Amino acid sequence: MTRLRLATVRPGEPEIFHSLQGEGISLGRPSVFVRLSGCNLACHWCDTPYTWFFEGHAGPHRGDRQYDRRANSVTLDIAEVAAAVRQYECPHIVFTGGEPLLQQPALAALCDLLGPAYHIEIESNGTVALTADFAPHVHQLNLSPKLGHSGNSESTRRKEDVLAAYASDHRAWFKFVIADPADAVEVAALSERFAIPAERIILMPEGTDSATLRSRTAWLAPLCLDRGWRFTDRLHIHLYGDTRGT
Ligand SMILES: Nc1nc2[nH]cc(C(=O)O)c2c(=O)[nH]1
Ligand code: SF4
Ligand SMILES: [Mg+2]
Repeated sequence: MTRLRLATVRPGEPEIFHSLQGEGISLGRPSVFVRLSGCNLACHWCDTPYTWFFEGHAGPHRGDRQYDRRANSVTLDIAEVAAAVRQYECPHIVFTGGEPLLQQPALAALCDLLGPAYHIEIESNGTVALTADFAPHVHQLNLSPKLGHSGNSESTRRKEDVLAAYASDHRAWFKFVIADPADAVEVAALSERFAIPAERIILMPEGTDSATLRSRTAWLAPLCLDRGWRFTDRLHIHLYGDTRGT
């Protein structure tokens, strides 16, 4: 039995859902999302704190509420996950979290079970290297390396070797969460240090409501145009708000 720890939409109900990819290079693509529980970072603005900010966790997180682990995570056998994924008859899968690459052995086994017909996309914070078992299953990596404003120490959010390897991986896109125009200075330094092509850099406004996204887009869009970077909105927030399972 190989098992995966998943986030929940409601207690006991795994967060596996069908939606349009709301962010990044595949924005608008119908996909099945599988949200895994657990993260190795603690971003104070994280929009999915229920995947890691459990009782007893030191945080920090901007919300003061910690989450009950039993109500907000569920462990399933990969056969159950595969059945839930298959019901949507959709060939694109997005593994997200949390940090999904913390559970690569089970993800590799799940992909073996699902077979080769699926396009596999990963949302990751870019601190965890792909393992030899899982790497061949992955078609696209949406990496979101965290900047200073995330509140994580530099040593936890920046793994030099890992990021360097991803920088030369043709499957990798670099999606930076931006809250302030000054964050772009850090992006420029990273792109230079790791030789990330401008074409692979995507800036996304931080925000979990349409009004915040729109007001940040007003200065972020021209900034992207000026630097030669891509811009991405957060489509699912405009469509559904900050809601689990969407
Ligand atoms: N529709 C939709 N698109 C997404 N792209 C990345 C997501 C994430 O939470 O990682 C996400 C999500 O939660 N929903
Ligand atoms: S890396 Fe992602 S899931 Fe983890 S705390 Fe930061 S924003 Fe949340
Ligand atoms: Mg999200």
